[in-house]
Amino acid sequence: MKDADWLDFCPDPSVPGFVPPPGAVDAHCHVFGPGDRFPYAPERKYTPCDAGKDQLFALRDRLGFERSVIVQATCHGADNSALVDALRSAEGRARGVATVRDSVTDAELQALHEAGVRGVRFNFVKRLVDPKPDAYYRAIIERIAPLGWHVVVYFEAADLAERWDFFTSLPTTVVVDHMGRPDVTQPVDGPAFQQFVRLMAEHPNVWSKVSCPERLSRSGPPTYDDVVPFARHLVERFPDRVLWGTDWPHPNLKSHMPDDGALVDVIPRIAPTAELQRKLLVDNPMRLYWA
Ligand SMILES: O=C(O)/C=C(\C=C(/O)C(=O)O)C(=O)O
Repeated sequence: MKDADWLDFCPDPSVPGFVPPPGAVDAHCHVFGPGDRFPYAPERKYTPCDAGKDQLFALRDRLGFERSVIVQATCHGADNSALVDALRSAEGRARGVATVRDSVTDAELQALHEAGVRGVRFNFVKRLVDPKPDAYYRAIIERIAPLGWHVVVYFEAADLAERWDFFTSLPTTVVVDHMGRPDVTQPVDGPAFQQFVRLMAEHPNVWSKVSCPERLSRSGPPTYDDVVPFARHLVERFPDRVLWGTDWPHPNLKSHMPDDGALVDVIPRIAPTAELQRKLLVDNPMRLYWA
């Protein structure tokens, strides 16, 4: 049973005005359940609505995307079975980012790799996951190194300073979810966001998803004007190290549920040229997930 205050994903997203380039990748989305086939994790901190692979793939087609990167969400913990089922149904058009524990076996990692997993996710958002010591994550990084996987990290902007040494010590590509969740009431050239920009400027292995305006905006839908300058700054400064995703089915939103078509229409405002759009939506995700 989903949480009482859960907002379901938009049932009838608009067809976006912006047409993504051929081969475009939704590089951050999830599958939830269905719970009767893929039970939610006992340690979860929320219970979502079901949001299965068929609905994800139908949205992909409606929005004009070719491929998906499906990211394990915390409601499924380290049970990646719903993710793997979706990958196996996608006919090569989906790759995955899994959640594993430090006890994961080599056989389990190999099976995930064969299904299409190419990275692991470390979620440092305290309302989602209880914190663990750095050694826990370093043990996992050692295990995935032979597979050539990368690391996706999700954290609150306030935690960047505390985690800086850990993030900058990682030997893999490190992809930061949602720009490190900047406070968009502060200026782009203010100290807080410039600390995140410095992370990318000083560490060429660090990438960022320029997604989730709906999570960060104070000005709100449908255009999320206050988030655009932050995303555009990263796209123009680091055009070869940015990714974009819908974040469907948009877990834990409380203020509103975005129209996914409107999210796609934000893309040309954060990536204002065809070249930047191609890098963001095709070249970068293909290099990271389908090389
Ligand atoms: O889906 C997102 O990227 C954002 C959220 C949830 C998760 O990442 C998750 O449960 O794994 C959130 O901010 O609540």
